[in-house]
Amino acid sequence: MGSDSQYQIPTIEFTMNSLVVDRGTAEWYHLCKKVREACENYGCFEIVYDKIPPQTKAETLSASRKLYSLPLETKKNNLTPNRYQGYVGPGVTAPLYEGFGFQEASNYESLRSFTEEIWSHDQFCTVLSMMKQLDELKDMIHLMILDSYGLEKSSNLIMVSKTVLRLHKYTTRPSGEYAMAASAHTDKTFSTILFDDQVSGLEVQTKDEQWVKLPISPCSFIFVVGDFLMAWSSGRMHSVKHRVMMCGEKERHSLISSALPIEGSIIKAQKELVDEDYPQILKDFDYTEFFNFICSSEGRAIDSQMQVYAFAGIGT
Ligand SMILES: O=C(O)CCC(=O)C(=O)O
Ligand SMILES: [Fe+2]
Repeated sequence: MGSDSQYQIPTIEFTMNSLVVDRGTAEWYHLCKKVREACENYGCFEIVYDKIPPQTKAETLSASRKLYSLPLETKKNNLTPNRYQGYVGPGVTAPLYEGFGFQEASNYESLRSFTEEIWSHDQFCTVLSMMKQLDELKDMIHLMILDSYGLEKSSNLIMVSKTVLRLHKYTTRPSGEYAMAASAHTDKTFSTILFDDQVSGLEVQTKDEQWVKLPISPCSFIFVVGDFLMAWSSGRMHSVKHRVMMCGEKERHSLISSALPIEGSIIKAQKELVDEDYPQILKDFDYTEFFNFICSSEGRAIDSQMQVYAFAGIGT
């Protein structure tokens, strides 16, 4: 359990006012370096970002609570076979978890039609504004990653992503005991930005395999490196394993904004990032085929962090 209270992931403050003005300045490159080091050494970092006030986060999660307060039958009307779309109810493997997903969240129309009858106009606008701002933040961090490797001109692969928004709710066991609510995994994304309602639950695994709690302050967001950024960077960036553990009485709400490859994308290491220290560890692979693999019974039997190596590892 989260035992190492000394462990701290890096905290990075984004104070610049405008990306257009600031890109290329000394301050920009200083931040790029911090972002790169955090992604390589920890696989995640805390973002302090004053453009999105705590109040907007609280209002977004309040809209989320409204979705969950609907009767189960109504929520179930939004069940879809698609992993990232619609409602996911508590199941045998994850009894404490419920989720709502909005595919192609960057195509805001899908969100509107989905929530039209549930949210007021103001609530819809709050969530929409949150999504847009998190998209901007993600674009900025992805640019920083490119710039940190000196790839400003040569590569824009990680820009080609779609955003999936998920609203999560975790309950606790009636006994209040410490229990798994989301099993340990690495994200099948380029990257993820998330925040919660300050009910703790998120834990990350350190490189020496200790689980540590990751409290998220009202002013912060967490950036998490996914498997595809790890593959893109030829293993330089660390796709960190994480999980959600609940205890006590309070339920927890979180918002997850994930940058996923578009259908048919080929995930490959940038040739500029492959060298003696970071030789090619994965074959180029088709995102959709990988996705099908992790959903298959063969793929599901493999530890989440190892799935990408089992599918595309060189020499496996
Ligand atoms: O809800 C959270 O805090 C984390 C969820 C998560 O890791 C995920 O959806 O990939
Ligand atoms: Fe995750």
